[in-house]
Amino acid sequence: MATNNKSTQSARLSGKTAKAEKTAPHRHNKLLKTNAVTMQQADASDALVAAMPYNSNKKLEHGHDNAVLPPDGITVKPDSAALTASTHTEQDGTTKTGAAARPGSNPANGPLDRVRVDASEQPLTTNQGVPVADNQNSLKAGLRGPTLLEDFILREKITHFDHERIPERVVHARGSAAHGYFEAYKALTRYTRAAPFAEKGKRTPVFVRFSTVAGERGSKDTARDVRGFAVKFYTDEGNWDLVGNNMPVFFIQDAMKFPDLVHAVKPEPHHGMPQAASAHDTFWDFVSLMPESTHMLMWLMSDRAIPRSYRMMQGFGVHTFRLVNQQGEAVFCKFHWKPLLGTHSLVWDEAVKISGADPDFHRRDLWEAIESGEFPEWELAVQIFTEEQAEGFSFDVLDSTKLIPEELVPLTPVGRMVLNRNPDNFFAETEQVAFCTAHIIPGIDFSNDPLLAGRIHSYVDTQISRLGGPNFHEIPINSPLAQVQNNQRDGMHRQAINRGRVAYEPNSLAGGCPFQAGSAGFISFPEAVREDKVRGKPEKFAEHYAQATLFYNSQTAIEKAHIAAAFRFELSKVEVPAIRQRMLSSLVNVSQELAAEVATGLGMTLPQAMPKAIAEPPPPQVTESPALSLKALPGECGIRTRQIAVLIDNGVHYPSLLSLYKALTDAGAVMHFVGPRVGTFVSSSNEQILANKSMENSPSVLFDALILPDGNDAVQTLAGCMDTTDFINNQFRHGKAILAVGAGRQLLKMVGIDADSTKANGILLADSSKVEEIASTFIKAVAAHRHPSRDAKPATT
Ligand code: HEM
Repeated sequence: MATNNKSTQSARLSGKTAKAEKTAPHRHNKLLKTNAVTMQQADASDALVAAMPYNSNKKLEHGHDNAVLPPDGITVKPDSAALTASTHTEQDGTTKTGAAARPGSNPANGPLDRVRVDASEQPLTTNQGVPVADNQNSLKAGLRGPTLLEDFILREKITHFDHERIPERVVHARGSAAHGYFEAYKALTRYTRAAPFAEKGKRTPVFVRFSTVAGERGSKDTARDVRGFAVKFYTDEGNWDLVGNNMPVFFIQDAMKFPDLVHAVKPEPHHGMPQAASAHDTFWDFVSLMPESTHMLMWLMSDRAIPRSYRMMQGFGVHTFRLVNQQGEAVFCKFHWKPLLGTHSLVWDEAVKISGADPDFHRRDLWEAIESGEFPEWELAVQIFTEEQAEGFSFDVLDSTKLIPEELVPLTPVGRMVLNRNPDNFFAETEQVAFCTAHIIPGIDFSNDPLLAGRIHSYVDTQISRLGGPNFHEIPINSPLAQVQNNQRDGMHRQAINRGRVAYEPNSLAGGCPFQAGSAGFISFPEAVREDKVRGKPEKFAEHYAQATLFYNSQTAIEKAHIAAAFRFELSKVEVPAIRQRMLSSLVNVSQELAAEVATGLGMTLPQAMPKAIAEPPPPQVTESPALSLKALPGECGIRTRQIAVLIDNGVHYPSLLSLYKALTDAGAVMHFVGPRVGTFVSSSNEQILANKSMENSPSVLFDALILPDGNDAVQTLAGCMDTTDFINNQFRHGKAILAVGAGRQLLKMVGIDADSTKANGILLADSSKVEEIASTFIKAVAAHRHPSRDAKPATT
């Protein structure tokens, strides 16, 4: 027995398990490229493999170059001093944090390169750096005896595990993020001294987190909700956070109401339901009693609240900010992000089904696009206006429930943002990043928006508890590239080892360092304040409906129908009739047409309009603004990154498939062969085709378009499969482009789709010999995103 024990032990110690496992470096592109046997390559030989989600060698065609900031591939080994200490203190007593803290480090590499760790070829150690001999077995008194308390290795491992979770964000808990850069189109020095706009072509590293608001960290991506759009600029003069949303207005006007709003929308406190949904009594009770939320409700009930992708939605700073130039002159400003891929949304039935098929739909979409080199891009535009102009508007620019129509103040493009690197570690970066509206830099300043004022306090306050103390600015993702040097000391989780005895100013013992920067530093815009101290709101804040009406009237017919359907769905989930009634009476003030449609959908009669807070509001300057429709931004990238499903089975016609595959991948689409199961299928001419997806693991809602290829045998087998019917029906119902080739037409017939009917927009038919001719028409049909004439009525939009 004893001999056996020893031999088992020595086998363990000399065997593979005693060594650190050699893990391949984190280089997904490499892996993807290896897997990516393209159709052309496979043509001559055997398997047709389309395992790769994107054609990674393709780049967007509108002029990206390869220069990435930060460049990938820079990895700090664990033995580097930089691994643990990203902050140190100079002889003069000043603290340096970030890249600047390390001699020889190159800030151009990006904010995180100083701490990116690659553990390949390194032995496993404890947190004290002690090499671990056996990572499989706890220490026992005999093989079948009790585990010993002495086992410091087991205890350290379990203790760390026990404390791995931190509180989730109180709102915006679920999110996904990426690194990239912002590049200025031109110097904006006339208006601002902000570092990112200092000169044409200047690049500033950014980290961007997209999120839903109401759901918990593990909730679905496709909930009907506002999306967060938070950008951290690591500028030469410190971090600037533009913490925005994908809608340009907000529910409330004053921070005083934020906790009420969030309590109302979150799961109801007695039973913890519903998750990630506004369709319940407490939310509609609150908003129906708060007419100021009506404009935002129009956005929330619109398709904006169910985006197709984070890469296909706008972002807005929401509040009015100030730009301040070197001379101290200020203008007001609103920030807009416009996606190059266009603004596109899901339809509700699709969003609901996706949440079951892939709750990570948006996270996966963003990750895969960046991994494959399809870097999402947005243009930053500003609306610049003066205080005098603002006084003439029919609304107050300090009211976050109002937007400034582009007809009143046009958008000026000032730069572009490209996201070109996924985080290395979700927790370290995406979870620990701490955005804050208080993070502004010289050249940017606040306005007196009372909602913004509350936010300036709230973010840092919540992060002190979420991230465990006042030193979370030292967490690598949060630490600026600019030097940090001040006399702040100590506190929970302090990383900096401050040297010297001076931690105060003025001092003589450290030569008076660090000095305040004077006019080179941040100076608040010296706005004159002469009013009484009051709790209240300015007159124009009392008008709640004009812009809700403006939004509704600016939508296309189909968008209006979707808004009505969303109100109908949400209010149908409300159990207290008085709440429905109250909300309807508020909608009457927005649009009689909308209110009537919703009332009919709920089986109610139209109530009287809710009394308005202001009897004779100033007439709005703009009554229709086409830019408020999703259709206003079709995008410039055609079908790049669009996911196209091809249903296959044994006997599929190979040459026509190959031809389509080439045409569509050349246009940038991502092709997926979807079978009744995954694995290899054989074409009618004996080529092998690998289905990397099945109808079971990837239902049709995950794709933008569908091809039903030719091949009698394949079609016959597919026709016998119930999943095929669901697959095609959902594609049809959701208005997506469908191309049926040769015998593939029978599948359309089988599910009762008449390709010649007027409802058949975006449904194309072709013979196998003609697929090359139809390819460009199909590309246009996919680029149209959706063919809404197929929208079913009334309950299924
Ligand atoms: C008084 C009003 C508001 C308050 C008090 C407030 C408060 C908060 C808090 C406490 C968080 C969690 C922060 C964290 O744990 O790191 C948060 C996240 C966030 N808020 Fe607000 N918020 C307000 C309004 C808004 C508005 C108007 C917007 C959009 C313009 C917005 C956008 C965001 C975003 C994007 C995040 C997520 C940031 C991230 O990705 O980490 N919030 N908010």
